[in-house]
Amino acid sequence: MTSFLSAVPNILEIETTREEVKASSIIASKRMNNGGEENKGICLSWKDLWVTVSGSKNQSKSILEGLTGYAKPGQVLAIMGPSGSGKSTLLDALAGRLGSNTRQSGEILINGYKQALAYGTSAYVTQDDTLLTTLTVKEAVYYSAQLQLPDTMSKQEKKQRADSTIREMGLQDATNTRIGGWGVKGISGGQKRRVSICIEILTHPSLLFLDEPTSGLDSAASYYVMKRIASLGKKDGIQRTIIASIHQPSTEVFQLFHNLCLLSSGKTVYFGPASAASEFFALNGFPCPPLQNPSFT
Ligand SMILES: Nc1ncnc2c1ncn2[C@@H]1O[C@H](COP(=O)(O)OP(=O)(O)OP(=O)(O)O)[C@@H](O)[C@H]1O
Repeated sequence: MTSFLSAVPNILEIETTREEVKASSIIASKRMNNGGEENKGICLSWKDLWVTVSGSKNQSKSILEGLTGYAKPGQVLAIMGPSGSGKSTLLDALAGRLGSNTRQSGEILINGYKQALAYGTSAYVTQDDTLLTTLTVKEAVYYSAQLQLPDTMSKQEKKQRADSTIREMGLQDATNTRIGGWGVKGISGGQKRRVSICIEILTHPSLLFLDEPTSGLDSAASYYVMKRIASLGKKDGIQRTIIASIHQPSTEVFQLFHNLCLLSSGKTVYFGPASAASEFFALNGFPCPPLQNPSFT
């Protein structure tokens, strides 16, 4: 994959998608202005995004180099690329979580405007599960619901939200199982990932960032977790925008993505519909060998 990526420097210009971004931004911003229905969707777009870090001897190094793209409500955007290509950095830049030693330039627009995300509209699921190992699934999600949900909701409503979110993530059979951790066996790795996601989606965020949600999982567990994530795109009348960085997904998982952003050394190699990626690379002289998964080649 690495040799292939290095052989295809920055092939795709994203001009073709700009009109599409503009159109969906207008639709999404109209929805936002319609009686304050902010949950109808967030269209996130970025243009000429650069991220640099200051290293030793005052030398700066570019990690992302002029990236352009978008993520639309109700869709899953997968960020792929080899290790060190800048996937997590792109996710952090879009979520406004870059570290203090980094510098960022370029535009990040929400529904076509430069604006900050309101509290509770976005959530970020990190690569590591930071869960209290002594709690059961139900306790972890209930406590989070009590702490995160607004005071305007009654205790009962918060419990109901926690229960429905547990069901949404397919964790109903593990509600009374201890999360567990080092030395004390508890729920499985895939279930832990789903508990982490469960906690982050309690507030019904319209924009969901996930940093390698399937890391450390086998292919069946990865598919189950990603299928749950993809199903969040359109649920309960909410059009969620989902952006996930992911390593070598299986063919089944790959088919769950609407759009693909493929990075190599901080540059965009491909941005567009995931279903059109194979054809694009074949046209550029890199056909996917028969019976092989395009994300591995
Ligand atoms: N704050 C930072 N300071 C210095 N270098 C950084 C910083 N953040 C990222 N980098 C460097 O930028 C490059 C991209 O890192 P990033 O974590 O975004 O890659 P990635 O594609 O997510 O990798 P992986 O798949 O291994 O998690 C790496 O070479 C990394 O060392």
